[in-house]
Amino acid sequence: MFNESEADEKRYLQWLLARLQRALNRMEERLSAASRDVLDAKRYLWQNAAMLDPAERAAQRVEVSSMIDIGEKNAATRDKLRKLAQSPFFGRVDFRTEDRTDAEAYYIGVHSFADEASQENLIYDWRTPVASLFYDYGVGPAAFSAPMGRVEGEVTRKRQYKIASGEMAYMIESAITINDDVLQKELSAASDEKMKNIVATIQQEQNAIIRNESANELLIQGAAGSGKTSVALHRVAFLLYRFKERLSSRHILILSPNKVFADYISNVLPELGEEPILEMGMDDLAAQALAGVCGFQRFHRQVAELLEGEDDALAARIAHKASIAFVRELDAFLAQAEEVYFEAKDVVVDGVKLDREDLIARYRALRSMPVLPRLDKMAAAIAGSARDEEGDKPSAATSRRILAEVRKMFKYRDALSLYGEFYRATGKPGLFRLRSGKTAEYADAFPLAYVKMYLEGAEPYAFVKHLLVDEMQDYTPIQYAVLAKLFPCKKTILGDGNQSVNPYSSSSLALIRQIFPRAETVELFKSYRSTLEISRFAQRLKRNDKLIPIERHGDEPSIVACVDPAGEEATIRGLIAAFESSEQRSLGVVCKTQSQADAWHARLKDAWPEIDLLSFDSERYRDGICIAPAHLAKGLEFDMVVVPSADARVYRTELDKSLLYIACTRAMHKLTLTYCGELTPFLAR
Ligand SMILES: Nc1ncnc2c1ncn2[C@@H]1O[C@H](COP(=O)(O)OP(=O)(O)OP(=O)(O)O)[C@@H](O)[C@H]1O
Repeated sequence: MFNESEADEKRYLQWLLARLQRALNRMEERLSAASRDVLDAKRYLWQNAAMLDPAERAAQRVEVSSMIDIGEKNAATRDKLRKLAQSPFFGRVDFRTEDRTDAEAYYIGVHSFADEASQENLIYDWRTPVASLFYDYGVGPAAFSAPMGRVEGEVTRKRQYKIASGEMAYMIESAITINDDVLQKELSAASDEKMKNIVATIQQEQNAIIRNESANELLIQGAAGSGKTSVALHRVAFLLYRFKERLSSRHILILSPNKVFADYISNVLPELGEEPILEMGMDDLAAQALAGVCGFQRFHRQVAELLEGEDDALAARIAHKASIAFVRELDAFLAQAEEVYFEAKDVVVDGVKLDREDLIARYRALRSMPVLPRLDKMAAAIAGSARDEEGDKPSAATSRRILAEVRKMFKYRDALSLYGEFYRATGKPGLFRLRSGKTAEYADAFPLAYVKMYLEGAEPYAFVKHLLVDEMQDYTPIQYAVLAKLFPCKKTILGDGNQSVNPYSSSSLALIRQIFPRAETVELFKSYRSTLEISRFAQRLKRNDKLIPIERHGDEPSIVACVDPAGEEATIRGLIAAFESSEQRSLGVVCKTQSQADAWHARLKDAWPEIDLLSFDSERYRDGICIAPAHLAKGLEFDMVVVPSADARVYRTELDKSLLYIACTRAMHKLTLTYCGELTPFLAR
């Protein structure tokens, strides 16, 4: 058997490392030769510019730019080789096809590597078809899908390795899919500043999502810490590999909840050897869609208003606009608006007769067009075919006047006034309010964008071939209706109904399924982030009977009763000091609101000036000590979490409960809650 013992494996590792080093040296040489060539070519161009004719200069420039392209590709290969030289592989699967008597060993790594001389594949990229055996099967009958069809056979051996800095830390023989010991080791490590890749321990159910090629829309509902975001990013890496001829990172967009989250996840794809993908927030999208219509309140302001005020009317306005029924009502209104607000008239413009019946016929014939461009097209057609008594076409001024007359025949020329009419016509004028400075409430931003698209037409983001939507529960049906128009591409949509930051407008998987009836849906029940004790504790806040916490143990979360605010501050200072003398790398002080986070920051920053206070304007996530409101901590994780003010005054509504759940589920290893007065009823036994 090939590389039978651990000693054989270690020898093989050294042999492989030597090959990698050789390839790396060659690549470095090639790169420095190429950079010399580029410099020489540029110098030549510069020194001989006067003597070269334009065609020669252009040819020389093309040559330089193609040399640079090749250089960039080689630099990317060098980076991959450098990574492999640290850790060439993490898995091995021996597979015997049905027609063979002996098995072949496949070593699985973050990238593929072939011996330059023999072209023999020594390491297989985790995304290759054969590597799926490693994630999907234990020892026994197995199969994988290859470009030439399904390959049946038997896995005869499986091994997992931890190799760091070229040294094999351990090797585990495992008969099952991914050995729990390896997963445990990965999960008990202290957090990193950025989200890390999970290629060595992808679970079977996660692999199925990553490698799903069939879904046009894939909806992933998963408990807190079930790996949704990690899986979605690995899925992107897989799709980029699988469809490399037609898909590049420039074609993929992620709609992320905020910039801190975008920064936190930004390393995963580069770690997997791919370029970062484009990122955008829903607010950015709304700003683009509403350009020229009106300003609008940002999402985090809506969250703050709901948390800090007791405005039932605001809650009612938000709730009304968060249902499927609202989208249907708006659709029905817009469908009839087309007829109701179009009033064709007989008019004569500078001698050109516009005939009512003819206008109606033209208007209806162009039904597939949005209303405003339709009117413009009608006017252009009328002006184009009109002739005066001398047989001359109308002048430009007359054409403009015809256009103005035709445009007047539709009563509403802008989204804001037509949207206002929607509320008047449906008898609910109180549900739409503009704030001062012509600013729409956040709940109106996407309905307004929808109405604008109805009037003017949508301009889809044609370059996007795959859209990733994280935190799907925070978006309403009307937002999805806008997304469907702007992104007619494949989509991966993920989230957790239990982690809503706005109970008046949160969307469950069932609701989103109604918007994308043909979507494939998957649910993830296993939670990897937190210890069993923390996961169980969080279940007191949001019960999920299907949740399977990972069997990883740690301290029981503690709830510390403090006599007064000064006592609570002293407790938190003690927890921070304990964190500093521990092995842990990140501590999150997660508060309910931004103003509480600001207040704690003000109280602690003298002693710990390096504390990072997260606000909606923050752009970066750093490890160390971080104070954040729960809605910004969503998606992040910390080795230790402290939740201050867990009292009955602060955490009392359903929304507060969601935020407390989010706060607690950010903890990987240790969780402490502090309070004065009466404990929140959500945690009282
Ligand atoms: N197969 C796996 N192997 C190792 N670690 C994993 C695996 N799956 C998930 N994790 C780890 O679990 C943690 C949670 O993952 P992730 O943030 O992707 O989950 P999530 O479902 O998006 O969480 P949330 O919704 O609570 O923000 C991360 O530290 C991630 O690295």
